[in-house]
Amino acid sequence: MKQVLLGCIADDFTGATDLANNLVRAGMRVLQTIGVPDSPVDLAIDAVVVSLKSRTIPPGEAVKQSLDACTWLREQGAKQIYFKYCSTFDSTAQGNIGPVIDALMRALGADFTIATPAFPDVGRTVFKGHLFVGDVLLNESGMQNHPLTPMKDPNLLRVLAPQTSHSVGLIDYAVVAQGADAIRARIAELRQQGIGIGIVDAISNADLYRLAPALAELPLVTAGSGVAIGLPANFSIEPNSQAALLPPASGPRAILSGSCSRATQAQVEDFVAKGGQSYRIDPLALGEGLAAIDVEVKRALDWAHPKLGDQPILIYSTAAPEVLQTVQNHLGVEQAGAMVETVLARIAQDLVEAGVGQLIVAGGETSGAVVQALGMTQLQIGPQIDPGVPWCAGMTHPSGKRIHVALKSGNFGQTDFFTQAFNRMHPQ
Ligand SMILES: Nc1ncnc2c1ncn2[C@@H]1O[C@H](COP(=O)(O)OP(=O)(O)OP(=O)(O)O)[C@@H](O)[C@H]1O
Ligand SMILES: O=C(O)[C@@H](O)C(=O)CO
Repeated sequence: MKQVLLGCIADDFTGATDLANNLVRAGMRVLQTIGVPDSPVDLAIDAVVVSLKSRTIPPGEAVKQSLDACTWLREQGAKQIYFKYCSTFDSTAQGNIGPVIDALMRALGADFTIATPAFPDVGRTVFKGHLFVGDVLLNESGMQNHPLTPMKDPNLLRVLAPQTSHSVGLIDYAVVAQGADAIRARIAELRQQGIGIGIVDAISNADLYRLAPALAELPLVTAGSGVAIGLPANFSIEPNSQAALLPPASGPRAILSGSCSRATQAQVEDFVAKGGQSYRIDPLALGEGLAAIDVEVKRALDWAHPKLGDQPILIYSTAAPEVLQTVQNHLGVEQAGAMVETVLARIAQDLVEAGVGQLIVAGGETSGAVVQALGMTQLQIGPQIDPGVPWCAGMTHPSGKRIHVALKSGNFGQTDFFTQAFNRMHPQ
């Protein structure tokens, strides 16, 4: 068995590739698994990121899955556990961030951990315990209208407190700016006061690099993916351009988008406006039941097959908020989401059978549905396309085809992401 240094648990699939990407860029050899593996790691790697789909499931279930992942990671020798959540701290009053942190602290015998979603590369910064998305507070960023985890309070201490049995304190900017020794002293002070979780301010990558050495002794780190940029150095690992190499990509290129986030809407519009070949799925035209799904899958594939060639194709259900609202009023939020995910996942299976070897999927839930339908259990992380989104490679199951995939979080990526991504298969 090979020994893993850092064991990571991510609460969604795109978030897992985001974290893996930052670790790889900092020099770690990283394996991303889909769910908790049932056998030991047999590759020489430094970190494993276990991808869960636990962000919005009932808290008890999220705790169970996270503990299973933690147990497996410790069996692989992990010296430190990293719980990765969203850079917009997506959670409800019940969780799942707080309950998972509490359970992991108990399992690891930890009396203290930090929490910070700061990821300055994508505009997520924390100041005085308040989370900013770009230039605005979290609750003005659009996240206040999120259908599952509406974020209406930018004060992370207030958001986390009702979810956890620990007292929550602040490691504020004035301390972070002074460096690792000052942060260590503040951690000791919080511990002495019986505070179990310290929200950390960070407004730049320099802050995250100052923070990292002070975390070396903690059994558990909880954060967005930003903190990962500094952690590999704690294990004497340095940035290494070989860490992000993938086997060469081949085969036709396709994009499947089920994300309705603002950034994805602009990316779809941009691709279509530039003359990209595209097909729109309209959930209202689907009708009801499995037969309707079959009809739409066939229609989309009849459109797609003759077009598979040199140019990428885009199949999307991405829609503006008012259209989405109409669909959700008509079909119900869960029913609409599940139908669209099923349609896109079935299309993905067929396209890969037809030879597609380079696939972009937009949206966390959508990516989960597609990757599971393709039977992929492990992803190797390659070069970054845009912050938070790397190319990955993995095997489909049972067909055993090696394909390249990019799993894009809804709000990540430049406007021209869909046209540029295929040009970024190689480290820049
Ligand atoms: N036109 C549509 N009508 C109704 N539901 C849709 C439509 N298009 C997509 N959906 C559903 O909306 C949900 C979008 O969630 P998903 O996580 O894939 O994207 P996201 O929220 O933008 O991404 P992320 O979680 O990475 O931020 C999915 O369940 C998808 O099936
Ligand atoms: O942290 C982020 O914003 C992303 O990795 C993510 O988790 C989106 O679902």
